[in-house]
Amino acid sequence: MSALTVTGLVKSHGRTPVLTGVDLHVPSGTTTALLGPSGCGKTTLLRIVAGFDDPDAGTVELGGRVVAGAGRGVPARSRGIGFVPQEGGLFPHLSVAGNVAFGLPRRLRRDRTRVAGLLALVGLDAALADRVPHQLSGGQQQRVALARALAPEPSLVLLDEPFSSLDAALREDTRRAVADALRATGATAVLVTHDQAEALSTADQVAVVRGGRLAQLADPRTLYSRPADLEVAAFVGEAVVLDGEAAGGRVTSELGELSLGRPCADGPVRVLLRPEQLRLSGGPGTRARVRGVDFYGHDARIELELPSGLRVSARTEGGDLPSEGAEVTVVVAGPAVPFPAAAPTVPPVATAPARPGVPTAT
Ligand SMILES: Nc1ncnc2c1ncn2[C@@H]1O[C@H](COP(=O)(O)OP(=O)(O)OP(=O)(O)O)[C@@H](O)[C@H]1O
Repeated sequence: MSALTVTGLVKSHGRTPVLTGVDLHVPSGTTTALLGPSGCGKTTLLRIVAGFDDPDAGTVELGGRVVAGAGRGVPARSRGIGFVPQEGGLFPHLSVAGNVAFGLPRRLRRDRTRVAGLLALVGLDAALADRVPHQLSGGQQQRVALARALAPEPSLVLLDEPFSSLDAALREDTRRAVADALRATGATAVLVTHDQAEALSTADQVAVVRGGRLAQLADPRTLYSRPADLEVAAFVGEAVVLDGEAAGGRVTSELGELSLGRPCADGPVRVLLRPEQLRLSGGPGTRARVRGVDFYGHDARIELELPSGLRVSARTEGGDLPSEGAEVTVVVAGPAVPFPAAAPTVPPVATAPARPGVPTAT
């Protein structure tokens, strides 16, 4: 497996600039998620790396070799890249074994053990080997597509929204099987997604694409707890943003005096908290009115109105929930992350159901 390095990549479609200078390094044997809203250029970037499209400027290096840009253009078929498209793209007339074997060198195509090994790698029973794709679930088809992509031991695997056509239950199982298989083979992989939870739970690092370039490239925990700006913060999880006054490493805000997760100059600031940091307490704290309760089973999201009228979210276990209209008190656990007082406000919150252990996207 090889490292991927993209430098200064620029691409327009017609007169519309799509990529305006992307720099990205994917270390060998790791998975990077490209995360961004629809139309931000994720697929365009993936297609240039794959060799299906040429950049207008910049370079793509695979294992230290320039494969695109700087006057070089190694054809897609010679790049040694495995590709898993949105809906598998399996050959409908070939069996599962036939599809997987298609990825193997010709002399190994009749090797049933090799095919069985690849099916096991993606968590599929060898008994499925003789079925044709339409006899498989969507999740099984995606696993076969990955087995086929991994068969020739590619230098890089590209996955373009591979779980987007799956329903929630299949999606989580398939996501985990794919992540395990990529890890087990030491694959270098790039996964395109617009699902924040999927990016955070699958990848070693997440590249947030915005305005044709990377807004931030970081490991999932850093991205969530120390986003580069409030827009990234709101994109990778629900954000509670408060104005405050910093002094001596603490900030005074509507939710009381908070500790700060990183140093900042004294004076006006805007701080970020996550909803799971807001705890409803029966005791002292900031008074708030419950304006909504979304119950998800494993947890719940409580919409609170603070005395100033500001609405914020708290995320709490689904057990003992307050009712709408109730008055509660709120305390904050853990530090707030400071941003400049003039930092743009976060776009309106749209909630999605949380997944266990994974922050909810807004
Ligand atoms: N062949 C093309 N010709 C003209 N415009 C294109 C072409 N392909 C993509 N675009 C435009 O380029 C922009 C980026 O598209 P791209 O498919 O890379 O985005 P994306 O982030 O992958 O979106 P999605 O998440 O919806 O798949 C979009 O505005 C799209 O309409």
